Amino acid sequence: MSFVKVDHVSHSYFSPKSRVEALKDVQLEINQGEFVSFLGPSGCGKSTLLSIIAGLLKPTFGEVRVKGKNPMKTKNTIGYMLQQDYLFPWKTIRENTSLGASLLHLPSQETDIMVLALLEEMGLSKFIDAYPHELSGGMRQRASLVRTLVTNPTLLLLDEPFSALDFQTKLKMEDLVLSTLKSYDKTAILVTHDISEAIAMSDRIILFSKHPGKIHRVFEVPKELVAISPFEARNHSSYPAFFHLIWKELENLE
Ligand SMILES: Nc1ncnc2c1ncn2[C@@H]1O[C@H](COP(=O)(O)OP(=O)(O)OP(=O)(O)O)[C@@H](O)[C@H]1O
Repeated sequence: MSFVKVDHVSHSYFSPKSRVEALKDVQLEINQGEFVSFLGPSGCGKSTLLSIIAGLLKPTFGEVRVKGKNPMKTKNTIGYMLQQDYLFPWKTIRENTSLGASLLHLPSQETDIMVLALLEEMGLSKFIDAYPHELSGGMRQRASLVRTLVTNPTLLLLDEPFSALDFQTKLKMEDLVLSTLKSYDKTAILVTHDISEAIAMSDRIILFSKHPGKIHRVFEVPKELVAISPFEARNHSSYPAFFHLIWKELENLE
């Protein structure tokens, strides 16, 4: 059984005067532990599909299953990582990173142990009693990843989480996030406009076209690129040709 199953999903937005066909007959299966990227021109329905998978939006047609269940009707915890970190400025890093777990009523002792371990892993243990404004953008993103992982999410949805970071921090975050997710065997979907990021992080890249939004092409990332870190992947000899292939395809869709 696939971990995420998107079965003939179509979605339209209606207004009194118009109808926007955001997604048309999307079919997709994602396996446990897989890292998949959604890539495509602006308005091709990537965010709409992410909201449907998260159970926040009911598709006009078709259905989605996450671990065999309708995401709107189950308590699958979905972890989000977004462009903004949404840390509360008046709470310390310890309080911020424990928050999701306490809202889900997870046992506080186990949460404390996991928060400490993950903050250590993210190089943030010295900042446990600091407030978000005392941290850099990359550090705040790492703290928000800890807050997400502490809830032990079934599935992680990453919606352009690195786009506000400077280039060097972004590359470091890609390495850290991917190695952390792989070590916890997490399944993740990344929405991005950045071809290099999609190649560096994913097992598979789903390229969408727009009007209506549908899957245009699926790229398996070459094995030799999947086996190494995102930073190393960008410097591998297979990288330029694969980048070029996707670039050409995307250029025709814009
Ligand atoms: N709430 C809404 N009401 C009406 N139309 C919407 C709504 N949300 C999205 N759309 C339309 O649906 C289409 C798909 O939008 P969506 O945001 O899913 O695309 P996207 O690929 O995530 O875009 P971007 O890369 O710019 O974030 C677009 O044409 C958009 O204008």
